[in-house]
Amino acid sequence: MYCVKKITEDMYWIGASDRRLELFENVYPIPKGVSYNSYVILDEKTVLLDTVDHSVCSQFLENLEHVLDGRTLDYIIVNHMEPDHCASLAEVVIRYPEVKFVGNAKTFTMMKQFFDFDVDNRAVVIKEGDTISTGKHTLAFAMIPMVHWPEAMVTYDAYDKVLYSADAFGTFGALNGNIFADELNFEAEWLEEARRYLTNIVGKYGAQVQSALKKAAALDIEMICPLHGPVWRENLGWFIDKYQKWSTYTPEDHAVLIVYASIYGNTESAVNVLAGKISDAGEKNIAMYDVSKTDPSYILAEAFRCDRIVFACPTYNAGLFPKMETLLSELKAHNFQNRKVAVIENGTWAISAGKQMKEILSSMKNMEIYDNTLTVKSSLKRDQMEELDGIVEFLMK
Ligand SMILES: Cc1cc2nc3c(=O)[nH]c(=O)nc-3n(C[C@H](O)[C@H](O)[C@H](O)COP(=O)(O)O)c2cc1C
Repeated sequence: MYCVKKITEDMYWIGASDRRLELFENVYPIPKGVSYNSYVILDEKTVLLDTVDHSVCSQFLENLEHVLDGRTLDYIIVNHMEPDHCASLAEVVIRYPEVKFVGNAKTFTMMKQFFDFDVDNRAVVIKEGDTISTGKHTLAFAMIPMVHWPEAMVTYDAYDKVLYSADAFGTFGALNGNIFADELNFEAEWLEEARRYLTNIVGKYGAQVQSALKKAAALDIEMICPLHGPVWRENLGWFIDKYQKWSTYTPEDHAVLIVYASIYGNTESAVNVLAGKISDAGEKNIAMYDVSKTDPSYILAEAFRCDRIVFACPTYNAGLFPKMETLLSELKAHNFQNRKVAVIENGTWAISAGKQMKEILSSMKNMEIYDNTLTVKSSLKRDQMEELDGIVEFLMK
């Protein structure tokens, strides 16, 4: 059965959600699922904006057929060539062979790489600032390279004042009936997943997100239609402000994040004592994660949220405990910067974890690193309380 949502007078959401998939991009856990959004404008010409992942293709095709109601499909605007949005293109071409694709030069290079159907005879190649008219709607295109693929672009509909934003302003999470963000308790129930989506998938490209936001600021936008998650028609500024912070590596919260690895529990015990002391010093916002238990994508998103971080790790075969090493290299790969950090190391015979963590942290931009690494020799001792107090003072000042 078709399952669509009317968004404006002549524009429909025809996407679908996947609640079965374990790992998005085969790497990020998505316990709340994910939606693949696709939109149709019914004007003098009919326009499809992006398609969906293969996993929800049959639902999408049923939706498309229902909304077109016997009309043919004139255009497909391909804002993003990543397969979670374009995998269903071939199925659409089979059903609507006369359709024209609208995209930029890079879109079509990629389309030919992914598909074997005839691209050239269907391609309408546009560039920055070009428009197409579909009747009463005029659609304008702006390139947003590396948000988060080189060919990515957005489409602005001046008639409805809608920005079709590709992966920008997307979030993990299946759509459960409500299509608009203002119908949800977004801050309590969705923000964490929106942050995890943006920081992990696009986080490396802060400068490119900033360029995209500058372009968006020049437009009169009343609605944002992303390719994942709910549609925004209220409180756009609040969500755009989150993007400002994430893309400039500015912490969202005055909060302490404690991330630790521990094999036998002694490093964990030391950070528990530290956390209690941080609390005694008046801190109300403390988050703590065991790198062996929590997927790095969650911890990375928390690192983007918090302004102060403690990393604690045992030495492991003369290196770092592997899951801590993974987390730190993920942070580095995501261009993580601008934080206040302290380091706790542990080891039983040749302790080097602190030096190695600091090497990675000091290669990131604008990190204020506490000089005095706390060295735990197998287990924390009473005479080390002052050293812990030193970390607390550094974090709280
Ligand atoms: C596989 C393995 C390799 C280790 N390699 C080192 C090492 O190279 N140098 C060292 O000082 N300790 C090493 N250790 C010991 C731990 O770092 C040490 O016992 C530490 O106190 C463990 O902290 P935890 O109680 O939080 O797990 C190793 C332990 C394991 C299991």
